[in-house]
Amino acid sequence: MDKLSVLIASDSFKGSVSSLGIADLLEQGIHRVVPDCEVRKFAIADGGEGTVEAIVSGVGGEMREVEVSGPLGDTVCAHYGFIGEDTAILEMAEASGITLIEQNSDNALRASTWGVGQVMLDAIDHGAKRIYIGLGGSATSDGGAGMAKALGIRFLNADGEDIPCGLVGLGELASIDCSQMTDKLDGVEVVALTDVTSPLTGPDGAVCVFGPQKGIPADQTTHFDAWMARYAEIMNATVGRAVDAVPGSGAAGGLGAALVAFCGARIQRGIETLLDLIGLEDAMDGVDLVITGEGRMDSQSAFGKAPIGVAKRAKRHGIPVVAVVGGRADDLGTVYDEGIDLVLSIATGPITLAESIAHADTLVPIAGENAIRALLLGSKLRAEHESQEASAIFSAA
Ligand SMILES: Nc1ncnc2c1ncn2[C@@H]1O[C@H](COP(=O)(O)OP(=O)(O)OP(=O)(O)O)[C@@H](O)[C@H]1O
Ligand SMILES: O=C(O)[C@H](O)CO
Repeated sequence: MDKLSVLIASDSFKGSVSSLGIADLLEQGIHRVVPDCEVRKFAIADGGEGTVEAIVSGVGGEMREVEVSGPLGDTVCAHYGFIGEDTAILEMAEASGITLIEQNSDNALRASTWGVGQVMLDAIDHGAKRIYIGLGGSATSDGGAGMAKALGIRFLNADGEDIPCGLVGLGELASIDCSQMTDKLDGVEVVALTDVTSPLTGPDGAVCVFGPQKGIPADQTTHFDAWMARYAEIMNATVGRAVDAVPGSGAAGGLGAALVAFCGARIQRGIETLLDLIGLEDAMDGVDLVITGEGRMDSQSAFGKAPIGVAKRAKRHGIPVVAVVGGRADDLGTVYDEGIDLVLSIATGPITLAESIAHADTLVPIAGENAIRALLLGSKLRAEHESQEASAIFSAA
């Protein structure tokens, strides 16, 4: 048999192991079973945390860092990348991410995307003519107003005064003044890479669906969604377009909407664009097995999340796909329908989430062993089946 080749492209296990960390651990397990197996490892992400690292490590590029305003106004150091001379890769979570502040209702209402605008300006000052910006994993629900403020746009109350930062300010918004917007964005293409297709407002929108994870009390989401709806109405009227209805406008607390409205951004599915940029499909040439994964897989995973994006591309090449996951729902029918052949949970026995996270270094390699054993088992069964067919043909002749 030719040397086996496995491609690993797993999303991170959020709060536990990074995307490349999972790939390294799976590789250890694979080599315990097949020491000379060729392993091709890729970092992936869906637009949220890890997007810059995945693209810059996959394509080759340079990292930069810049000090900007964090979600609550204190200074944070945001990392972003350049691939080529004029293409910057940003991740909004670097400036305004959920991991940067404590989740409570006060913080959720005050958190602003101002720092995201500052990172964009820094990228332009360093030559960016195209900006890919990953949206997801945000602490914010300001509809991207903070980002727009950093670009010079003014958000005013009925008395013509600037409103406060954060969702809290949108409650008193009366008008938006774009007359002093910087001209630095002229001729700059902005592409927003979203982790969700949510609209800006309503029961499926930024506040109702993602507000509670940021600290907005679940029983107050409808109240604050009405503020976002008001913002949407004024924003639409200002730019002459129904921005709030664009799929993905609700990503990253509504930053998607502001990028479309004020920066002319195109919204694309993060995982699909990332896989195109890193050329994952080309790397699948000659591969016997693709391993993907995520922290927890459920029926929602079928709706365009990272492992499904990987699986769909593997299927175009007829390659079997195993997903290694920290936890899973019982019913994964939709996931199997989308191209994943086998889901392996890393748990080896009754275990709490905390134990699973603490022992990921041991458990993930075991799942790697199991994945490669599943491939070997499949090959063995196929060989036996083929030899039975051959002997049936032989005896019939
Ligand atoms: N080592 C681990 N063992 C078991 N479960 C884990 C482990 N690490 C993470 N998880 C589970 O995965 C969940 C996070 O899911 P996941 O990594 O798929 O991210 P997500 O929040 O769904 O974001 P995304 O939309 O990017 O997939 C955690 O809340 C936890 O339940
Ligand atoms: O940041 C958020 O609000 C979620 O990740 C959806 O984009």
